Amino acid sequence: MATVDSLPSGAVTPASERLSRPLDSIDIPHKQVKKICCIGAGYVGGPTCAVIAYKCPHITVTIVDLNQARIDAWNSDDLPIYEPGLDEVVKAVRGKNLFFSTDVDTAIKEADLIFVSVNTPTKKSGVGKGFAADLGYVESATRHIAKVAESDKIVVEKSTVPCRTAQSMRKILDSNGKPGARFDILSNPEFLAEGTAIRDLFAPDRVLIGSLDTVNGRAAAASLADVYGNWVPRKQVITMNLWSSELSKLAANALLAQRISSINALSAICEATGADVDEVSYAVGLDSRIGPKFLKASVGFGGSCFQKDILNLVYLSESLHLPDVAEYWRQVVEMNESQKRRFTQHIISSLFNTLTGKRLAVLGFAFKKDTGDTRESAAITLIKYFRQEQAKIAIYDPKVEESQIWYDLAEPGVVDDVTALKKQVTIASSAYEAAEGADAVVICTEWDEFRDTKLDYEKIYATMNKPAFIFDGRLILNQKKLEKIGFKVECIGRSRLEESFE
Ligand SMILES: NC(=O)c1ccc[n+]([C@@H]2O[C@H](COP(=O)([O-])OP(=O)(O)OC[C@H]3O[C@@H](n4cnc5c(N)ncnc54)[C@H](O)[C@@H]3O)[C@@H](O)[C@H]2O)c1
Ligand SMILES: O=c1ccn([C@@H]2O[C@H](COP(=O)(O)OP(=O)(O)O[C@H]3O[C@H](CO)[C@@H](O)[C@H](O)[C@H]3O)[C@@H](O)[C@H]2O)c(=O)[nH]1
Repeated sequence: MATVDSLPSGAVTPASERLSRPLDSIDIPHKQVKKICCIGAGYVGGPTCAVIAYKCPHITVTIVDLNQARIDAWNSDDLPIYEPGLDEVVKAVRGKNLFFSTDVDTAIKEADLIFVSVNTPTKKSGVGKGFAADLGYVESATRHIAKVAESDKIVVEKSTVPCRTAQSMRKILDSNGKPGARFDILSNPEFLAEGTAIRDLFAPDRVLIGSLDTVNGRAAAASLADVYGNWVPRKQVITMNLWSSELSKLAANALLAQRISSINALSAICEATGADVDEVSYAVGLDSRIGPKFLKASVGFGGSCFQKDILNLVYLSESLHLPDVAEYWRQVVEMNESQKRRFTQHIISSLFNTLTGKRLAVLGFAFKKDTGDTRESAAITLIKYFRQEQAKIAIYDPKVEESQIWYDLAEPGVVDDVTALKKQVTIASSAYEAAEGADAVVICTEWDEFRDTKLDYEKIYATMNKPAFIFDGRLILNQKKLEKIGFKVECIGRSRLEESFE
């Protein structure tokens, strides 16, 4: 009789054994990296290479950027990005083996290994507009390397790029490089999430290195694997072919975003039926095949990556004449937009079908907690909708700069839009100030300080118009506790239907 142990399980062969490139393929003679240059001092280049410098005191790391203000900020006490733990890492090694500079030429010339960590935004015009990645910055950084490099370099794609970008980089380097300088290209996508970047970089789930399966390609991969080997266990450094590595990055983001859109789609069903989306997430997440992460319903995912990378995948699928595949992934983004519209509609109907002249306190402007980054933040879209309904909006976010909020809300190219904006929108210096005289509080970002254990909601209630509404777009509040104070509380994925049968 078959015992449980003898029954076939889902995963037959360990993943590492199924890889076409065994892990020991990087155990071949290779160069030790002594100097690293990182082109692009942004959200990825800055933290990633600061951590490399911190973990590898024997390697000199220079992070370069064309943006003088950004480099000045990296060299100051007020770093250009907010990320828990980043200050400590940078201050421990800056000036020792970590340098920030605008002297791109010297950093390229001196480095053995160069990370290309520049932005790859969605194209705003031309072929593929609104979908394809704009590879202009990658190309310009690659041409810069070709122009100034005088010796062999390992060039590493750190930016998120469409599949086969390494091939274009190779062509540019080979046709423009100086004689005697050989280039090996690697793909090494970054999986850090903002707000937890330092934690993610200190203990990554995996490090992916894609290379050509040639002696030089494998040797270059081994050199980079050694860098990570200073703190990442060897079995978590995965090597594979270049194209798999490039596509894995887009695939990971698409699958993560798909989970959020799936739970958000279910949140709409919950609201209509009396089911509670947090309970549903918990129940399904206990299935070990599904797992509990990335199942938090919300007002919609934001951030610079998810939408951009899925649209990139949509474009790639269309270019490969796979319209059904393109449509499948497009729906993940469409569901995200629909969630924001649905949330707004719910606010309008709860506030007696008009927002005209009403004051809404928007708590949170960043796309998630623990970051000052606002790129594709759901708050931006919601505020746009509230403005169309003629509401007055007071915004409070603990980390986003005021100038960034005006920048994000102003219509690009519309002269004096900020003046019009300022008639409708104010920026508050605390949640209490934002809520004063408001008809509703709208939670857009899940900052811990907005929780009912941190904010004094009785004080907030006392200063608001009645009935005082709270719309929890992040499911961070204790609904019953706030209802006891007197609030009308509306949460994503939770209906006001009675629990009992009728
Ligand atoms: N932000 C994230 O959390 C994250 C995570 C993983 C991957 N990524 C990917 O990493 C890449 C970089 O993202 P980011 O958020 O750091 O972007 P970013 O806009 O914050 O930083 C990019 C930097 O590159 C600089 N730059 C552009 N062209 C240059 C050139 N030719 N020479 C020197 N500097 C140049 C820009 O001035 C800018 O400071 C993107 O492809 C992104 O998709 C981002
Ligand atoms: O259950 C969840 C999890 C996240 N979010 C939202 O999804 C967005 C993205 O969050 P997160 O993925 O944590 O942050 P990012 O910094 O955008 O990181 C993603 O994008 C990066 C850039 O490519 C990748 O490197 C990371 O692995 C990937 O998680 C944010 O608006 C979150 O509030 C939810 O709504 N529900």
